[in-house]
Amino acid sequence: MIEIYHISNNFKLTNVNNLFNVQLPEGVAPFTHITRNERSGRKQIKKKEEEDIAVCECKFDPGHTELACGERCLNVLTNTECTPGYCPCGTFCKNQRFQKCEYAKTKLFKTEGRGWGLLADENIKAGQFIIEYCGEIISSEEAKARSQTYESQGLRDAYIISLNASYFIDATRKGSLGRFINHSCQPNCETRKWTVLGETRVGIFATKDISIGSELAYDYNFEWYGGVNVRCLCGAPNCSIFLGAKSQGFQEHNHVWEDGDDRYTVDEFPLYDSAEDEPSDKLIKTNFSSGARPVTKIEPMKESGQQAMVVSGPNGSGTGPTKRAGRRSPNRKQKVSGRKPVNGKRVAQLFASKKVQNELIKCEEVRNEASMMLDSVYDEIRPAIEERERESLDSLPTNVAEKWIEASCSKLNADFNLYFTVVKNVVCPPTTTTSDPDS
Ligand SMILES: C[S@@+](CC[C@H](N)C(=O)[O-])C[C@H]1O[C@@H](n2cnc3c(N)ncnc32)[C@H](O)[C@@H]1O
Repeated sequence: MIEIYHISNNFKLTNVNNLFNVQLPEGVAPFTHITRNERSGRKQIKKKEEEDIAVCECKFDPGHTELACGERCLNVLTNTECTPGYCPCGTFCKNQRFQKCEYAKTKLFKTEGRGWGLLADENIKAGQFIIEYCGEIISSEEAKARSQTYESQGLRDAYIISLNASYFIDATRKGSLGRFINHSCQPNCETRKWTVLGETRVGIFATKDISIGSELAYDYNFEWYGGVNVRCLCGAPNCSIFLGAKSQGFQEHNHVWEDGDDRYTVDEFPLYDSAEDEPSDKLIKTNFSSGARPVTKIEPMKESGQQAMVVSGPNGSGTGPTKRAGRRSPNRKQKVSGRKPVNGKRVAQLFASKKVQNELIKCEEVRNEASMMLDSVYDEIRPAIEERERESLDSLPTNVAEKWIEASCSKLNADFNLYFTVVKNVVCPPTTTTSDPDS
């Protein structure tokens, strides 16, 4: 059940010098409300040269002002806002939503167990821009330092998101109401990066029609590099249990602890190696060093080339102090694929034909070589991967990625050849002739 705070004047927003004066419900931790990112310790972005300004090719039709810079506008198609003074549609241009703070009507409310959240205070259409995620733009070093500070201050909610490989947006002390949107495994919004007057900004957009009164939520898509997990309380049937459960780092551990805080308490989870496995009665007591934390990223999204945002903060996710934090168990049972690899030599024995046996043994050898090659490439690129994780870089260097792809493809190819040879010889066994010495 959610309790909605009714505020006098229905959570009034007044626009003063392009800054909204936000009246917050009682109990919300104070922060400075901003509607434009602020840069601390970072050079101001140079004003765009005239020739760099993206001017769309929209033909303004005074009879149809509502069509000015609509979905077919070249700038809209490339997630770029039109620049005032340069757009052919002039003041009718509809593609300046970040600049003009054309936010949907929203309202803060108190959730059960997830702190504050944001509600739609009007019906919102699929694709509609809801709000910008504003905050202070900081470097990754600053983000790390701040998240440690917030952790030591015992802040439980995380508001730092990654903007790109080098910069983060910290909405902890300064931010827009976008900072109150919670995570859901069944979201109705998503984050998208837009270029606004030459700068990258992050907006939250509806992915479906949202009716008035519904909570707004997007998938944080945490990149989890260790640290304390926060139990996800989104309540979706497909809930991945923890914020960040989708990330690779998360898969390696299962427990979170924080005395007296339901979000950091998780029932003991038995671990299974595969669907057929017996439930393990050994529950892994995994602890984490308080220094380890997930790193946040904005990742490219599937179809739209949009970005998915992930949030980090104290202990990676706005968790409280890690009183019972410890170390990751090296002996834990890893979740592995339920399918066992085919043992080529053993399968070869099942065939009467010597020729088939040789063929399978050859395939097995090629596969073993490909496996060894993949392992050695992994050892080689491991430092680069670890550095990427540490520095929260968006991508691996191309030469490293190419090596890895090549070795992976060779391994897949070798696997395929082995399986194919088995199937081929089962379906079409070779015809045996007495003159064939290999049969
Ligand atoms: C960006 S803040 C969202 C606003 C926050 N609820 C507040 O009160 O300020 C992110 C934090 O909210 C909490 N949170 C968000 N979604 C959650 C969820 N599905 N389950 C549990 N906690 C959640 C976590 O503490 C997370 O670090």
